[in-house]
Amino acid sequence: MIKVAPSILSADYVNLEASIKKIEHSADAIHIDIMDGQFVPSIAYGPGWVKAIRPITNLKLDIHMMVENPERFVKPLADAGADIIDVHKEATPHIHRALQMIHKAGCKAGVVINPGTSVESIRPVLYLADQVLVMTVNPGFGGQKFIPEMVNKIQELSDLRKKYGYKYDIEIDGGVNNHTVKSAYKAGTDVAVAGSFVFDNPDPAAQVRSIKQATK
Ligand SMILES: O=C(CO)[C@H](O)[C@H](O)COP(=O)(O)O
Repeated sequence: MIKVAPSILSADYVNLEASIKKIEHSADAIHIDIMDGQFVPSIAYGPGWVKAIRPITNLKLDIHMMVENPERFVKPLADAGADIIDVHKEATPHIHRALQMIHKAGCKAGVVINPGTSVESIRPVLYLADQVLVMTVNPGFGGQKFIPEMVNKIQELSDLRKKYGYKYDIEIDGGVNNHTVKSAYKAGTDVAVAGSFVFDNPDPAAQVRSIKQATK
């Protein structure tokens, strides 16, 4: 069964703790999007939020940095209590060093690729990655439509993992619901991030369970 990491980009910001409590017993991690208004047009969250969220839940905190020069935030995020830090291949010319920095800071390291970026381009760093996040929408906003063509990349990553014995989890993010998750899961996805499908519903926990149920 797939693991689910609800994205709090779609949660109730004024009652964030209540939103998190609603999914605490059905989810496997919390996905926190950090946006700088440069790498993507929106602005969201930051290390201060991660620090505030850390003591209110035992769930792992999976931090998706959508920022230019992500190296700047590795240490602040690790100090704030991040478990996994994901950096975009497109956001730095030094993706290898960024992943090394994350490990040095004591966190698991994720590499992220946009829909327009190939798996081939991250081949040299796959041996370092604890997670590969395949964007199934263009990053920056919740509520977009899943791009089915991205399933080929999941399959490619899954094949490479088998062939070379890599240890990374494959995560998807964008447009995930209890239908779109099916083909992605079959191709090898381990973790599904879902924002609007989970939180734009009066029963977020049931929404998380329905994603899991769809992959049983
Ligand atoms: O990184 C993201 C957008 O860039 C998100 O995690 C976003 O919250 C996904 O939302 P949805 O599930 O509604 O597509």
